[in-house]
Amino acid sequence: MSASWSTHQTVQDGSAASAYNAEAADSTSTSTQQQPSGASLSQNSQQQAAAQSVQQQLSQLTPQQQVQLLQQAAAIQHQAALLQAQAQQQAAAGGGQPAKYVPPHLRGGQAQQGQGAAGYGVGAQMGFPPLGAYGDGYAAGAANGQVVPGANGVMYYPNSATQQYYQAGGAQGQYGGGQQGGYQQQSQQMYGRQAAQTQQRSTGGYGNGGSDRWGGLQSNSTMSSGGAYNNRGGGSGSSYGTGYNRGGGQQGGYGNYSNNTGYNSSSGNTYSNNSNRWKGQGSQDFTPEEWTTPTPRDPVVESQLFQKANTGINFDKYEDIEVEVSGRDAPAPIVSSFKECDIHEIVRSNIELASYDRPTPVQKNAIPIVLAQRDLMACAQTGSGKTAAFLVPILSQMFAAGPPNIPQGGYRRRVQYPLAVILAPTRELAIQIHDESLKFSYRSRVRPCVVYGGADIGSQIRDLERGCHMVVATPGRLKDMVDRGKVSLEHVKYLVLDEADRMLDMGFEPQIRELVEQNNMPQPPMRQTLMFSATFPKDIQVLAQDFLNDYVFLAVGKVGSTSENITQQVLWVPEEQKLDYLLDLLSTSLNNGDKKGLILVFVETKKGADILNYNLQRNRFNATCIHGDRNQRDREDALASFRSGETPVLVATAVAARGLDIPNVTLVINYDLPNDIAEYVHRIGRTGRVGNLGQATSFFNDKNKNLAKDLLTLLHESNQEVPSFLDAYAREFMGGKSTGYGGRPSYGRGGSRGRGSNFGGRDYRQFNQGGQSSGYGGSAYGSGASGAAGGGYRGGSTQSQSASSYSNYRSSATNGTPAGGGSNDQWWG
Ligand SMILES: Nc1ncnc2c1ncn2[C@@H]1O[C@H](COP(=O)(O)OP(=O)(O)OP(=O)(O)O)[C@@H](O)[C@H]1O
Repeated sequence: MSASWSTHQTVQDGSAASAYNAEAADSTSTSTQQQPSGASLSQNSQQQAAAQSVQQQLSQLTPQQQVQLLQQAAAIQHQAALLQAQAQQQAAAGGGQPAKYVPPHLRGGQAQQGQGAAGYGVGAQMGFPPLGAYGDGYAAGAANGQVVPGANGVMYYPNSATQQYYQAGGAQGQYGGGQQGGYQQQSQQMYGRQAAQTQQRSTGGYGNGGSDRWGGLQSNSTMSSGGAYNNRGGGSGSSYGTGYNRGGGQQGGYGNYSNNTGYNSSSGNTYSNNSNRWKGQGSQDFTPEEWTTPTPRDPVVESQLFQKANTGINFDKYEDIEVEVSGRDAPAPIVSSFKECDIHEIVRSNIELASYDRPTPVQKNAIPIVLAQRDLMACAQTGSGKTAAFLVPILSQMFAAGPPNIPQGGYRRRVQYPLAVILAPTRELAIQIHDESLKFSYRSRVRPCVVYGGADIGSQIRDLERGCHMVVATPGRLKDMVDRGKVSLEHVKYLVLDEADRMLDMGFEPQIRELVEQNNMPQPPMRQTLMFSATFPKDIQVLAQDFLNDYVFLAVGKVGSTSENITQQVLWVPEEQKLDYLLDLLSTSLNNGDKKGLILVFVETKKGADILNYNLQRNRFNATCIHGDRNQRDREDALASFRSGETPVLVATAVAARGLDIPNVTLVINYDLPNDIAEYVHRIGRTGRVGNLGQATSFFNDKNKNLAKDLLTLLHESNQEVPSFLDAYAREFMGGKSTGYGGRPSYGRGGSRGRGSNFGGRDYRQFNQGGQSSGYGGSAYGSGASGAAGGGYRGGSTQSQSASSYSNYRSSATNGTPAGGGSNDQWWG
């Protein structure tokens, strides 16, 4: 409790910002911020006197006048906050103390969504105030907040010295939260009362935040409520989670004062299921009944979490995609509806809220497999719903199983024991998966967290400490959390590698191995391991064996293939003419009547991205860029402005190639083609998602000839036009042998699926064991078996796998026959 008090005093004497910074820099330093100096006390009494005088003047106004005045004050306050934010940014840019980057979901509000709503906390102090997005209730606390005793939770007054406006809230609360109260009459009483409650409960009053360091820090992640100083803590934290089950106020805050739905709602993505934290830090604080029963609905949170599904005209065509399943006793798929399988009611209602009318093929097949507690290697085309294919069954099982029995107490209370770990190769993808997990865990006690590099680790730790049952992470940052003793992997039941082939390639494999094999993570069969990607090279499949146990292999469509919803075009463009071509292409595409969409331009290098971005801007294109040398804040800003359409052109390196789900990307341009065909597949997969149509245009020249053969095969595979130069390059690459495609211009859409048997079976185990045909034998697809590219990987297909060992089935209409001999060591497996 003393920490709380000292925090407030620090704020009072006008040093909130520095105090905050100190806290942000070192999570153990708050207690050193001690009682106010004599000077600050006298300052304080002067200010209080001033406040009283203002209060008297206010009380002489009519309620209407008061409201008007308060609205004006709020507007000025808002402006002041923005100015302060800009100043902070400039200071950071000017080489001063760099502002810490705090992930959006851990800031005081969900500003990027434009819903900062009431109570945006001092997120600004975190050094990254998203401009223009503060909600109405932005508390002046961002500044050196002097807070005065509040009358009715509705008082602001200007501090001429700082040009900041402060507010009081709370009838009794010296530090009333009440920013909202500030000018929303409707809510002022509510918040005011909260403040009062707080005041009574914890000496620190307001913010509770401070009453316990831990409690105080919540705020960031939840919602600021609190007003003024909060972000650091304060009220916010409190406010928010308070919502449901905060138990005893032990962590500071509002204690049992619930019904703060107003607050809760304002939190954007970090919303209510956080509330479980308030009951205590561990899952065991819930009874099984509490854990499995949906918490109350919150319309505002719902509106923030769930948007209308973005399915396109070809969504129904997913039904025609061939599906291959192999592995012992693979569970049967869902036929048509999510209702067919045993999904927990909390998840089921969230699926409805997400307007997922019916499952996609990967969901139909993967969900029963995961529910049957089998390990899984799943390969399905980009944009076909793989994320929900693992989140839905994992969360469903977590809800059904009830709270885990994890011993906690003493130091262990601060260690988190997630039941599910989801690893992703990029920060932005981790963020996106976390957002999805919030959707499907809405109205539950399960609390997903996300940790990733490039962001302030202190705020991530504090967020974790609020409770974490599922962690979405990039491997390096998770390892860091484990090494710091913040996360233990001892109780992990579900391990997901999203973009698994990337996670297991040379870049990440050592880290993954370390996390999975050297950190007490349960080993199979105690742990269920799931791997998802659109591409699965054979060597990666082999490597994956180390992590999987008796797994089912699922391939929806052809492993590593692209969706036919994406029209692919390969143009021969000499290096020096690329920019001109691009400018033409962009002009045409961006002026394409009402078909305006977002355009993603991929380049190979970070420097190349900066240069191209600069060139586009010079040519008056509204562009931005994302790559690994930009700081995390800039990366996320770039992505946000692209998503919103503010900058409809995004120049990107591979960092944006995988997983990102951005509606309305209508064109992907490979300004520089990648060296690896899998990378190509993922890049172009940013368009043509969930049944929508998309276009991918690639500039090809001499530099790309190593890609020619794989690209040619892929284009044939996806029934795309094949330019004749590509066949020539492919032949050259193959030492003059025929490619098997003969430079034919096209296979025509919807026509025969002619392709070389290069795309024979997929599950490498069958290849190795000469297993039974899975139905993907090359000859099923027409031509090419005789071509040089021929040779399905299912070499010795004559030996059948015993039926009991492999229950292969295909849901496609096409029956394959085993491919001819030959090995396939290609990326598609
Ligand atoms: N059953 C469904 N009905 C409607 N929309 C869905 C369904 N399942 C998923 N979606 C939506 O489809 C989009 C793509 O899903 P997701 O990002 O999971 O694809 P993915 O297969 O993981 O793609 P990638 O390979 O690029 O990572 C998301 O916007 C998601 O909300």
